[in-house]
Amino acid sequence: MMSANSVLVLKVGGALLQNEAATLKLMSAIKEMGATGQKIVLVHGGGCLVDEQLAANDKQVSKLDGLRVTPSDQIGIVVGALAGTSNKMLQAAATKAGMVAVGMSLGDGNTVNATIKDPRLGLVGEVTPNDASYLSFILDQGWLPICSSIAISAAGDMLNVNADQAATALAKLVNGTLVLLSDVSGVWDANKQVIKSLNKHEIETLVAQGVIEKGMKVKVEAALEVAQWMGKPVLVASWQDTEQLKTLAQGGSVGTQIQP
Ligand SMILES: Nc1ncnc2c1ncn2[C@@H]1O[C@H](COP(=O)(O)OP(=O)(O)O)[C@@H](O)[C@H]1O
Ligand SMILES: CC(=O)N[C@@H](CCC(=O)OP(=O)(O)O)C(=O)O
Repeated sequence: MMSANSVLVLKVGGALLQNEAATLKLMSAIKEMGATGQKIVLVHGGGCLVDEQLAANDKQVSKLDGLRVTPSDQIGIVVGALAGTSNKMLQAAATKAGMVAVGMSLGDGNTVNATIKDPRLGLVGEVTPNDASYLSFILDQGWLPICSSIAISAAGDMLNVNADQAATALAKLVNGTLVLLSDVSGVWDANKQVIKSLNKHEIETLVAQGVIEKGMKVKVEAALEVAQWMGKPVLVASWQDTEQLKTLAQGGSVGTQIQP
């Protein structure tokens, strides 16, 4: 499914960061893909690290429809966990795997436009693609951009963006192929069997039935939006599954295909 010269936008969920072996495996798969000339943008979450840091600071965790409510007294902790610890852990793993990595955030280089999504969510951002110059520069050097989902609004607010939605904006920006890697092998049906392919109607039905919920609902809806925008499928697969990574590295299709 990967078209020639298309940039691969690979998003990994935060649970990866709690698994050193899986992180190293992912980095070697990325290195293998890069060696064939494939340009890759790595986007990451870190929701579990944010949870840990909020708890350590006696802050309450609250989510609305899969998105973290982020009051102003929590944004510093969120930024530290995502743009700091998570981003640098991945940069360190990429460096260890022998790649040149640039740790960045959505807020860098005019890459996206960011606004407050919904006042009920506090400092949560909605982002749209803006300027690909910075990413293109990094990719043209043969380096690996590793992007956290912290954005900055025109008014100068630091904003917490769901990382699947961050990956969506970057995939649109570079007209890339989007792959969302999570801790599950794909989207499950009611019997927890991975569904090979899903279209808009099937997604709406499964969401209405409560079979697709929480973080997966956000993910699948982000994937559908990009699939429709680009007229090509988006993959939801696992970073845990070495076979899936191998197939992916060879340009194959794995997990669940979200159809336009
Ligand atoms: N139908 C479904 N198929 C797969 N996972 C689902 C489904 N519904 C809810 N989930 C949950 O969504 C989680 C993945 O979303 P999330 O935790 O946000 O991932 P990530 O941090 O990788 O972005 C899975 O671990 C699972 O618990
Ligand atoms: C607004 C919002 O929900 N932001 C997310 C950003 C991190 C994220 O999305 O991490 P995963 O990919 O690991 O889930 C959060 O604070 O958890």
